[in-house]
Amino acid sequence: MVVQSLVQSSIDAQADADAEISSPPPRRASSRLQGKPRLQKELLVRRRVQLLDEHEDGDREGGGLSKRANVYGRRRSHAENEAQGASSNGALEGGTGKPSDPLVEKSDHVKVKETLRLFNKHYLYFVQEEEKRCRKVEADNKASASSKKASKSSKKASKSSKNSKKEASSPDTKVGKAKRPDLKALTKMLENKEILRGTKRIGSIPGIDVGHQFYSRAEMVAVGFHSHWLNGIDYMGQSYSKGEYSNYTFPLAVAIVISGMYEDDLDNAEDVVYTGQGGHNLTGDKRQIQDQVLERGNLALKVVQYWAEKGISGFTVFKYRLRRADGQPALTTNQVQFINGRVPQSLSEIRGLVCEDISEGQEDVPIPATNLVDDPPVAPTGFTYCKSMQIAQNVKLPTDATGCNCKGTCMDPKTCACTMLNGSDFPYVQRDGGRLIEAKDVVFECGPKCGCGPACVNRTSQRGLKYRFEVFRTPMKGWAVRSWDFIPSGAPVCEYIGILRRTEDVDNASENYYIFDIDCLQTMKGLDGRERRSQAVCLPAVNSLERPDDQNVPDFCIDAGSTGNIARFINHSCEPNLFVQCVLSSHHDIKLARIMLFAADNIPPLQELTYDYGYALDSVMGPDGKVKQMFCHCGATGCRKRLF
Ligand SMILES: C[S@@+](CC[C@H](N)C(=O)[O-])C[C@H]1O[C@@H](n2cnc3c(N)ncnc32)[C@H](O)[C@@H]1O
Repeated sequence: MVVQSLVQSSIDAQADADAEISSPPPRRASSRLQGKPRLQKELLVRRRVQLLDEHEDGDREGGGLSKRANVYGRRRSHAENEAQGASSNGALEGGTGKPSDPLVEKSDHVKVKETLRLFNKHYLYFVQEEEKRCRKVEADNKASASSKKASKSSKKASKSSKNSKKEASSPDTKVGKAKRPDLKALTKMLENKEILRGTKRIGSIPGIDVGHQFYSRAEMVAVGFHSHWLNGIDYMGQSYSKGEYSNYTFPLAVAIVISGMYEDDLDNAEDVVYTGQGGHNLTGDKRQIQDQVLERGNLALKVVQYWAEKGISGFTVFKYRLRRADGQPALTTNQVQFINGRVPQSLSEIRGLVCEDISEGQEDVPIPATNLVDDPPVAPTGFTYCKSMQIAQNVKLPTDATGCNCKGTCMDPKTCACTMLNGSDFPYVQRDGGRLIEAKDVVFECGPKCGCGPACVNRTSQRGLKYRFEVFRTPMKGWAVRSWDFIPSGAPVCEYIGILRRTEDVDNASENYYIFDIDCLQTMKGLDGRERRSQAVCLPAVNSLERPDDQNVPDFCIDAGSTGNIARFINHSCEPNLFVQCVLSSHHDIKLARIMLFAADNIPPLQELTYDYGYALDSVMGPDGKVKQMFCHCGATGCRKRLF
């Protein structure tokens, strides 16, 4: 369900170029410009580590800089951004990537975002619980069916069959019985006091703008927009201290939901005719089955006009005419249209089309490119699209891992060898074609030597692109990527594809904006100030691969400069909607892990897809040895103003 909220503030797309930011010594970053010899970089890295040690000593002595005032500038790992996993340790500061600091007030937008991510994380855990329960019921039913056959000839078998049958039909194990993970997630958040705004208020909610799209009622409850997961009208008691009503408390609406459930609603965006609450068939066909009564929420609306009438199904319904207050920002009509499924039906409907499919048929879903910025409009050029990784001649891939012995699809986390490496459970849920529950140091997927097939849930990131992507031209950032489809949080978006190279081979290359360092090991070890993720994975290969003098510098990178896939067009944002996840599938060498981008949020159609490039400020040097700067045009409220 999608809800279009009532107010939206405009986004300031321009970064302030004059921002004064302290300058740490240069070093490499994940997705970075080249131009500095490796040796020089390593020396700088060591110096920086030395400085950090001195800094920490200073802290311990009580006379040093506080963590917040770290003048050396933390190197933000691309992998540490505001992904679900990160928020579990108290969440990250608004877009800065620093650990949460009680002294720094987070922006309202960041609080909303973090709360929604937390909700989605809880939600996916409960989805997993529910999926397990269903699998168990299925297995029990199968066992019951086969024992029923056998029971004809054995009394003992018959007894056991009865028992399993009893279990399968008990209320808790019935497949059909709904156990709503969204409501469980809400209960969990209530218990943990994680609901964002528990008290009702009249007026707009800070951090929620016009155009904000919720994907469930439960999400609205989580951020305190609406306090009930079922009722359309949320209201509070308002009492008057003076006058003839001084002894009364009146219901006053604080939020309403137009969800398309009421057959008598009329939503023209600017002018809404809203049907009161009550009397419709919640569990069946959702039609009106009873007269509505003028009570509770139906008494609470402050409206332009209201009246009672016989609705489509012949029952009395109350109607309320609501009009948008003057001075509000325009509704984002395009998004509403796409939500309603009015995506282009043919190529001729795509405005500014400059290329029908940049993948030239390689991807299952074509990727059109549009350009409404340049005159004359040009198409993206200067690269060759490639959907699978190319390996440089001097890079040798490790041998395939042994894998698991499961058949068909891996079902039991206690017996699947790959899943055991992920800690105690599958990293993914089956729902929506596979969603990652939370960001991890590394995800172990099934690989070529495993007994399972392509439909296995533990191969979620290996299935290629599944959304309808568009590459589009922006005025300030070159090309960018968006999806015409809704992308649920935790869904795999794409892999970063290019040429797998040794980093030393690209160090002296001319400027290349498309290089991605494979720095999973550095992130896992929390090196250089990186946030650490959920540690519940086992990584036998790490220790043997470590070289203590060089541990900050990734050995391999993916160069998508001349050859790459859609990921090369995804821009940076200081408040991104994707996160980077290292994945190991065919082998278990973390230094050569696959780099996957996953949805950090529920992403509405047409929202630009972005991830945090993870540069430390002043970490990039030009060929002249001078620190290079690039201004950020991500437009996020908490924009750091510079990419590097
Ligand atoms: C990996 S490419 C992304 C695709 C690129 N926009 C293009 O046209 O091919 C990285 C480059 O995009 C631009 N870019 C990405 N994010 C940006 C941002 N937030 N602000 C400004 N430029 C950005 C910078 O030029 C950066 O070096």
